[in-house]
Amino acid sequence: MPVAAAGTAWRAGRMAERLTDIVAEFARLLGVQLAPGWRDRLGGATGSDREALARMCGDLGWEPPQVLDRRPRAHALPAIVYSEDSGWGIAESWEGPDLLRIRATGAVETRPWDEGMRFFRLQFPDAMRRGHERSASRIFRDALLQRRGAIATALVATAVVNLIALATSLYSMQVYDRVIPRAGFSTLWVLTVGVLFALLLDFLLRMTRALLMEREAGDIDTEVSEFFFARAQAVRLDARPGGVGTMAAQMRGLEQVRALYSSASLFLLADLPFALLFLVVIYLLGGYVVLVPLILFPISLLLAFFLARGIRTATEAAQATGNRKNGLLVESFDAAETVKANRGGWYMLARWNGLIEAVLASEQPVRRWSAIAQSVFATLQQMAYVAIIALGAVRVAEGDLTTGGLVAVAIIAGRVNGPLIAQLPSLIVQWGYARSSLRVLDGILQSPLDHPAGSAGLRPDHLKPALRFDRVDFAYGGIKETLHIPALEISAGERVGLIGGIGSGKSTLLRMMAGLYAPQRGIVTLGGLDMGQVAEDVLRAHVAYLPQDVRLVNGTLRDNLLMGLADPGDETVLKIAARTGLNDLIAAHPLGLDLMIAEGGKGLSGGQRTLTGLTRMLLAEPSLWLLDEPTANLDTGTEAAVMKALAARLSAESTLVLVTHKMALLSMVDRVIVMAGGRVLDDGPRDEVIARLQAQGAARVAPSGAVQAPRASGITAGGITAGGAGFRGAA
Ligand SMILES: Nc1ncnc2c1ncn2[C@@H]1O[C@H](COP(=O)(O)OP(=O)(O)OP(=O)(O)O)[C@@H](O)[C@H]1O
Repeated sequence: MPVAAAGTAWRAGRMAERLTDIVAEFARLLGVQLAPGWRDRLGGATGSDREALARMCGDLGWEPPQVLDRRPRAHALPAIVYSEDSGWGIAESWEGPDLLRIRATGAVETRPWDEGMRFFRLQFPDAMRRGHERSASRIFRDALLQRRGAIATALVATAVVNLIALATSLYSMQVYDRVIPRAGFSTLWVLTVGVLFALLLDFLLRMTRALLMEREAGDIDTEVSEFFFARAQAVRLDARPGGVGTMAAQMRGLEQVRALYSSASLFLLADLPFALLFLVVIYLLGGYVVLVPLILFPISLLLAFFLARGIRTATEAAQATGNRKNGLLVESFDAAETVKANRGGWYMLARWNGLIEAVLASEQPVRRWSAIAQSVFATLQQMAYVAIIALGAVRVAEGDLTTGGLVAVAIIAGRVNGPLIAQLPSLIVQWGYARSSLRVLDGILQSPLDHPAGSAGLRPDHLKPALRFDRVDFAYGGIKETLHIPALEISAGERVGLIGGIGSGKSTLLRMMAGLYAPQRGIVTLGGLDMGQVAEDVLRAHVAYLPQDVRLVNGTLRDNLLMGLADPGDETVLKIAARTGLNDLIAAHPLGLDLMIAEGGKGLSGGQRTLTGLTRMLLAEPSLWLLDEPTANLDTGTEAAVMKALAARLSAESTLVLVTHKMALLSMVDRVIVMAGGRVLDDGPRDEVIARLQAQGAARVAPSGAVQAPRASGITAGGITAGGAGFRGAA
């Protein structure tokens, strides 16, 4: 980050124009992720005057900016700053008694504090703010109700459209009754021009209504999908449904709900009250002819009700199998390497075909029901037409109705029956799918979160990196006990190695220490506080976890390195990367830190991914470092460099817990915990534990130089030698 000379960069105009950039940078500094496309919601330019920030927050629907003291205290920074002569910027910190470090897009400068400066803090929106609501339909309903104005406009348009329909039917009546018998062409022209004008209005209203609802539906989409995405991300890892693909497919339910509320057939509901008005008009014109639509109308509604009931279970089954099908699709692409290498294509194809058949089988009843309904409704419609003409003919013959009146009645009756009956089946099917999607989305809402929705979480001033497990039990999916830890304490500043055989529970224990899994029984505390209650951002600022298999996400290497961190500037990133060895990758690529990582984190080798994770961890500088086999993918030279960098970055108070199968890494720790079958088998100073393991009699040095703990008595099949794997390394 270039440091500009005072006053050159932070000038009115250049910086002030870019208030949105400053807000984006402020969010980045605080590690807040703003909703994608938030700038688009601003519409026009925000301006650069003193009220611009408040206006921007208002336009975005954010809380108004909080005005800080004229001379904010050190802990209140960073803050957004405004001054009449210099415009907007970010006051990062105090550099001296009267000197501020101010950042604006792309440059940092030091500048003396003055009386005219105003400091603001932003309350960024929390995508989860609706977390207290427990039903998806309520969330959609509320989003719709927030747009009462637009809905009212659409309803008014609907009313006028319906009245225009009435006008066209009366036009026919006038033509038959007055124009044709008297050859009154001047009347015909007047009527025709009038009705054409009405039809033009009808066209404009329908178009406005459709565009208006489409725009509102788009807004609801952005808002509701942001909420559900944030919510799905916050679901605790151990509470997620089995397949990643299935969960992704469940989120697609949002589209089905959206298809319903933005579909044209929804206007049918708005048309329903007008059906009553039309019945009154039919009665006034045709007397008892009204009996036909009057009888048909409830029959149609009754049929619609039975159709809705008939397809309910079928749509649910179709939805569930459809989700599994999409899940398989995601899985087959994600695991393409394994599938190809093992010639698993046929296996996947067989599963795919099976699921397609299941989807077809479950969709068949829905299709059958809606086909039957459509035919029944079409026949009903035609029968109604015939009945109206027949009854109307009797009335005409009796002299109670004119021919024009009969034509008008037939048109108006068609208006009641036609679109309503023709579109009702498809609306019901759409509703069936939307309802089962809502139920699936309800499932996501009811899944436990990392932190209870709506709770702000504890925000202690200081969080000691000391862990305590008290009578902790954990089982994946609540089925088979995976961990049983009656008591375990790790004090601040300790360096602990976690060893044990394959599947002994080391990674599970480490994830629990990271607060990613919550115990089903017992409590895990960090710095004396229940981990589940510490605010997410506070927890993540203190605890860093490096998984066994580091996955990257689509974005640049820089994005991946700085995800969730305040940007310390490229210089610092490169300095830390030089310590882990990641700089070789950065230097070798023409794009450097802007190297693009493909979707699914593809594009880097396993070792490079680990180095990226390690570099990110060093940049984060947490107080609790949790590493799961951090050097498993590294060569010995890089391993030594990484260990050195790690040791140099660990402060005296920070705690390290290291899962490893390698003896070399144990030189970094003072204490060793041996896991077996989900329990702590041994725990104590490193050398003593290793000596005890060896003293158990059968420890042997494998020809490769690997140290293997014995399959000694007391060590179960799930113990440290399970499957022949102990901890090994260049001891
Ligand atoms: N996501 C999961 N769902 C269900 N069971 C799981 C899951 N992850 C792990 N397990 C099971 O929990 C047990 C402990 O697994 P864990 O990954 O903690 O072992 P580990 O000691 O880290 O093994 P390794 O040395 O192979 O990494 C194993 O029996 C494993 O099969």
